[in-house]
Amino acid sequence: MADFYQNGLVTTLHNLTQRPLDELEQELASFSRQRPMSLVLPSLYSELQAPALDNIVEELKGATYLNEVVIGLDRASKEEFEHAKEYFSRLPQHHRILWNDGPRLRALDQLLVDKGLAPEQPGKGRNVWYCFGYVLASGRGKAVALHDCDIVTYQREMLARLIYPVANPSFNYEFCKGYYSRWSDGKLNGRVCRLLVTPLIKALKKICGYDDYLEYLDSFRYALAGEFSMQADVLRELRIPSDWGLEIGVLSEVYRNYNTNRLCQVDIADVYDHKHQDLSIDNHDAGLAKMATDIAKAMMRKLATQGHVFNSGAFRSLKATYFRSALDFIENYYNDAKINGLTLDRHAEEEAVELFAKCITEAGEAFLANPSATPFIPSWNRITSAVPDFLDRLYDAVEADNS
Ligand SMILES: O=C(O)[C@H](O)COP(=O)(O)O
Repeated sequence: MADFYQNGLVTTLHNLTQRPLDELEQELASFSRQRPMSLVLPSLYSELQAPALDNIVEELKGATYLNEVVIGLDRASKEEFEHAKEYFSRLPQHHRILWNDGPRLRALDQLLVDKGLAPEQPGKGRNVWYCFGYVLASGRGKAVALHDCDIVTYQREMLARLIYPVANPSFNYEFCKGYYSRWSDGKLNGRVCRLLVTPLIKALKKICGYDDYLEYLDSFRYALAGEFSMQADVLRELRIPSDWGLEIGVLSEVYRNYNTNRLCQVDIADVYDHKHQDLSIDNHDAGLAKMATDIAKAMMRKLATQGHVFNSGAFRSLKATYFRSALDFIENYYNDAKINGLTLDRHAEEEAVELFAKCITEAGEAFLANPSATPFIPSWNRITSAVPDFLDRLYDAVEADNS
């Protein structure tokens, strides 16, 4: 059973009573008149082959309160896009697929490339960004949720709980982050969140002293959750990082744009599991090593904009402080796993911490070499200022592809 502790700068909405789904969905259906809802699903074509997405689509068939489902499809050929249209046709809601590699959307991307405004890297950030553009263009959703397509434990209650805080017209939240405990098959998961993000925030607090932004980040129970929801207007101002700093970057952006009493987090699931990536110990440009480096860079860049000064000495002590803190956390996680009858491989955990410590050093070196480098894709407000009819053109291109 969940506690009701409010432990940070943002409100936490717990799951105290395991309220029946049909009750929640009835409420959502009544909210939808004032706050029509859109769901964004960033997907790789390869995910259509996996059972996780098949289950997600089956579950979503029951989420009839949704006004729109927007699927961002990456790495798909023409035949694969045609297959995707058939695959998603079982959704009863109005839905559209963004064929990101198709000629129409590529031509639009080229227009932005020519103006120096296009996302610089392929990947989830770029995919999500174009989907957000489409949501703004279609105007079908006032409340928008987003979740990953590799969740193997998906139940549509997750979506209902995730979108509720921004769909309820009597709440005043602009943005809501999902949280859950990540464990499966008898073991604790969530290696980057547990072993990099939490101890790194603690270490940064020691190095930087009191900082409101670090307090804010520390308030989130699962800062790396790919599940969040927001008012559609938030999408206009949001700058999305195109690298693995996406989740932390979005948290930083809403912190910059809103007072913390307009932000919240919600318990969306008792159990959560997804596709796991390798640590990638030997190649730091891939897997969790790349994720860890991008996240550390995202935090450093944000703190620099808050006036904190980093030099190589500061990074050396950050690494040492992080390392000590992360080792202490392994002990905590081990005990937590034990009392819950789960296992925790201490060797694998320490190996991850050693790798993440190296990633912090590499992130620091990259930051010092180019402090002003930023992976942010421009906001949609900037795009529409540079190309006023861009959203209309995006809308028309997606309609033509889906017709
Ligand atoms: O959330 C995380 O920490 C990363 O996505 C890695 O998750 P995993 O350890 O469950 O694979």
